[in-house]
Amino acid sequence: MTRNIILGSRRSNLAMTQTRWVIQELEKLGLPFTFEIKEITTKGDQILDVTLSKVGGKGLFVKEIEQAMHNREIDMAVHSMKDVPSGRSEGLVLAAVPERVDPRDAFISNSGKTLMELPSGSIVGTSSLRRGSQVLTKRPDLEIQWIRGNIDTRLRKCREENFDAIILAAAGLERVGWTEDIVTEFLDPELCLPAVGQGALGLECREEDHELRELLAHLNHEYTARTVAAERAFLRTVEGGCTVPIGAHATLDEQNQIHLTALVASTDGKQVFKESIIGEDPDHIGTEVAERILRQGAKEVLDKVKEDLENN
Ligand SMILES: NCc1[nH]cc(CCC(=O)O)c1CC(=O)O
Repeated sequence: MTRNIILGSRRSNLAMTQTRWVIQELEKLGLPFTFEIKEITTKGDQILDVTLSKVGGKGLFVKEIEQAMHNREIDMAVHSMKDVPSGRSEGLVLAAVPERVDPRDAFISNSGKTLMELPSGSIVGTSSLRRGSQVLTKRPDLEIQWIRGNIDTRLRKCREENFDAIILAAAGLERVGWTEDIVTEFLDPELCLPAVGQGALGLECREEDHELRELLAHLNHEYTARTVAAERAFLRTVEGGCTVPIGAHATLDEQNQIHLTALVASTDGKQVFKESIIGEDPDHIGTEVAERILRQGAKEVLDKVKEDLENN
């Protein structure tokens, strides 16, 4: 018996490309499954004209898709890990985290100048508080302007509107096949710490669907799963969501030790709380680094950002 698996996907080029990639990898296994994509429109796709963090709530891109899984309209979904809230959804599981691609942010300027070379007063477009904050820490003389839309739209706006540069996730560009042509500079994590889970995918399905979980487990990448788990434990503990400047990045060394660096900052980039930690257990080090950062004074900054968002 061949089972047909229905994957829910947002309509964007990136979401469809990621979903098709997963289907391709699953087909390579040569097991008795067929695959079908069902398009789903999410709130994050409909609201294009305001700062993402303002329309807010967690998991703007994920909620409708999870509902469709509960309703059995679809069997599974391919998420960008960085869009998946750090608290888990009842009845659903992240069955696999495939190998991460480039986690860095990509800086694209019209003049070809790097972030540190841009003339004073230049306008940098981003929809991310995390990117804006970290740019301002290094270059308080630049101006951040909000830019929204999917990758294609943002690239077009950068050329046609009043932006000197924009910052996008390298992973998104890589997946749609454009990285080489357009990136001015890949921002080192030292300069701009990526979002939690950036560059990684998460394959989600119903908890009770053991057959599908077993299939998806073939695509799990242990290195990625462990490092992303540490980043997400940090995020869960600071209760960040996507509404505050928060970043984290983890790697594994040869001894299988996780190296995690995490950051909380103020929106203007003037206050930065950053810590690194090394350890074995992802949950433990993620929680520990979060507690250290909160003790440093990040708690006040987080509360302030949340308060500002509510008043605006
Ligand atoms: N917030 C939107 C989003 N979610 C995932 C990616 C692509 C990169 C990834 O998989 O981490 C992007 C675009 C971007 O941030 O430029």
